[in-house]
Amino acid sequence: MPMLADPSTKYLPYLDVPFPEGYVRRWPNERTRAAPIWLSTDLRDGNQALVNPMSNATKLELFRLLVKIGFKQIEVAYPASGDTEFQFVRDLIENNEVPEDVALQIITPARSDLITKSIASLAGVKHGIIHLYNAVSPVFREVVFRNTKEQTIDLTINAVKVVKKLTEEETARSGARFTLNYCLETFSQTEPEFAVELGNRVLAEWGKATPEDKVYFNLAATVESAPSNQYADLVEYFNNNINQRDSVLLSIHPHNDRGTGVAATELGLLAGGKRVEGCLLGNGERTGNVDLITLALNLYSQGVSPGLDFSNLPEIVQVVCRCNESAVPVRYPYAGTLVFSAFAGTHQDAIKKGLDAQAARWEKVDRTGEGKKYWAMPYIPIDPKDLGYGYENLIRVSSQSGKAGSAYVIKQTLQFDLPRRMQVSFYGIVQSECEKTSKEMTTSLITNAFKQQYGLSSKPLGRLHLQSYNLIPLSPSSEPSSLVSDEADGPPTTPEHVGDLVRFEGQISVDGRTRTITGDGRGAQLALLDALRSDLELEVDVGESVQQNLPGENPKMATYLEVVLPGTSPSKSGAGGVWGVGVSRDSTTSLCRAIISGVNGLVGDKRLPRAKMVFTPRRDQSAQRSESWLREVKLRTGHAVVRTPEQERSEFISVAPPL
Ligand SMILES: CC(=O)SCCNC(=O)CCNC(=O)[C@H](O)C(C)(C)COP(=O)(O)OP(=O)(O)OC[C@H]1O[C@@H](n2cnc3c(N)ncnc32)[C@H](O)[C@@H]1OP(=O)(O)O
Ligand SMILES: CC(C)C(=O)C(=O)O
Repeated sequence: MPMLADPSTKYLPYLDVPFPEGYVRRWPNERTRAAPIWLSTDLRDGNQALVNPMSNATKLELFRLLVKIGFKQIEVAYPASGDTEFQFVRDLIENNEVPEDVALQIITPARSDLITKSIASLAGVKHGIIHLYNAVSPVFREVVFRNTKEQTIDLTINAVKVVKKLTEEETARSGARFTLNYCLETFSQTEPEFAVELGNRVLAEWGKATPEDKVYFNLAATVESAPSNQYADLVEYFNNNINQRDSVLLSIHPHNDRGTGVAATELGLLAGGKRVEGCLLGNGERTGNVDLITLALNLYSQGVSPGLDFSNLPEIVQVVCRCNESAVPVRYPYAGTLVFSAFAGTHQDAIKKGLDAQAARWEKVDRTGEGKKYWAMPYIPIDPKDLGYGYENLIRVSSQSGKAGSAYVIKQTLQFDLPRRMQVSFYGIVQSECEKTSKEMTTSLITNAFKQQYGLSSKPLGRLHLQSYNLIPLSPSSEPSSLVSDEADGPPTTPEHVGDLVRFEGQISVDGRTRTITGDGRGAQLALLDALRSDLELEVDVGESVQQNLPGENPKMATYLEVVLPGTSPSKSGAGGVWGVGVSRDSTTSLCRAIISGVNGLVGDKRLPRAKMVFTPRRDQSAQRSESWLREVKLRTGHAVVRTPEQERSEFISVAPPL
């Protein structure tokens, strides 16, 4: 049968709550400033909804977890359902599983034989809560019980009488304390006036409610069948009209049929509810009971302590899912595996910036003692670390991701804080890989791509590999002395050479063959570029260049720089040059390595048609001075001749100081 063109012929809308004319609702102006009493019904409402209800051993495991989380009221069984459930309650009590401050709740229908059995299960309990229930809405009265309103009240009152008598007897025997939790099952579909009338009759029959020893009324949304604001209205109406208000506590028991169980609960609390009955991860009949984890963490994210500890949420989720033989959808609030992961580029960019900015803000608070370490993070409403997650999955990279995603992964895994334009450049590499495979780029794929691209893997792919080098100061005032660095990363002995005239002499393997290259210039960078130009006919320049201290036990220096073809100006977007990375304990070595890393990228790049690495034996060193060297010499000596390169070389030879 297709869906109806006019569903009003089949479905009735919810009714208005009979507030007096002009009544102004209080709940829209309220705020929840303290946690409610939490009642976990995982072992009852949750259990009765399972394909395979839990064994008592599994229930015990879950009970212990609930205690560990901090629940002080736990509904443990429907003891009248059979010996297994009955025995579970007995075992908890007899084996001293119940901490002093935890109350055991059991549920019973309003039938005297079943009430008797249920209360018997609690013999010896310290604090027992008797959850007495019967459905009271019109359809249940008419169809299930075939009762009038009066008969419904009689059924309820007779049951209350039995509960009162049996609990008083048990109290006389053992000193046990009992609380009545009377559930108006299907409250949310019941005429509000009738619900109040019934509640008042229960209160009168119980006859001993006090502010210290309240009667609980469970206002169950057994089936969620209207918007959350209507549920809040119903709770506020009951709250306004029930007698002995100080001696009554309103308990909220929402289900999630419309997908708004959490909202209904939050509004129900604003309307006067002080207790919430639900299950971890929203297990329960049909679409489930309300999820207590979501509720608790919603409060927490507002700065209100829930009084429940979800510091290790992943482990809790794992235990609950095992016990319930269920799974959590990946997008499930707080507990889903993807809720703290951003794939989309602009989200990643904002999160990465947010983390950096927050680290700076918090560091300032630590340093100055002023302000507070508030959480203010784009897209992430709660700190995943509070719940036992790390930040490693915050950003995951797919074809929908941007530069910040890959950059974040690299920073998290390798500590490299890439300059913005390099992020753009590396993103291009990741993006094309992603589009090739149409799959997520995992952390290991991204880090491997990074190491390969920039020659940081154990077997770097590039054609050039710097094995060792000497930097020889050429300043006339200083004695030539050799500053040596090699791949072994010796102590950082090399001073910063920018500005000083130096000679670079390096052992470099080119396609597996070791070559010696030599070049001169002001500082290591120009000298190395000169050597590449002179001896390998690689004519390149360095564009943007950034160095970063890598903290850790063995602090190192990372250099990120852009190798460009002479005369090209890299665009802001990162296009143009090829980036290289060098790492060393010594900044000059990291610089040299970064140049070679970038050159390797450029050599493999189609944009370098003229680049070829020559393998001819080295020409006469003195005849091979490059233009840059000549320029340096001219600067130093005052010679300012403009000649052809050949002429310049002759000029140079005549003025060059002895090496
Ligand atoms: C909304 C909720 O979650 S309520 C909790 C529901 N949980 C469970 O039912 C789990 C445990 N239940 C059981 O094991 C069984 O239902 C038992 C042992 C309690 C009762 O079993 P049975 O005697 O076979 O009854 P059955 O399960 O068919 O229940 C329906 C009967 O109980 C009556 N009934 C239903 N709810 C109630 C109630 N709260 N109070 C009194 N009677 C009730 C029905 O009107 C019906 O009576 P009828 O047979 O005279 O027409
Ligand atoms: C019996 C009550 C508490 C119930 O489980 C419900 O209404 O969903």
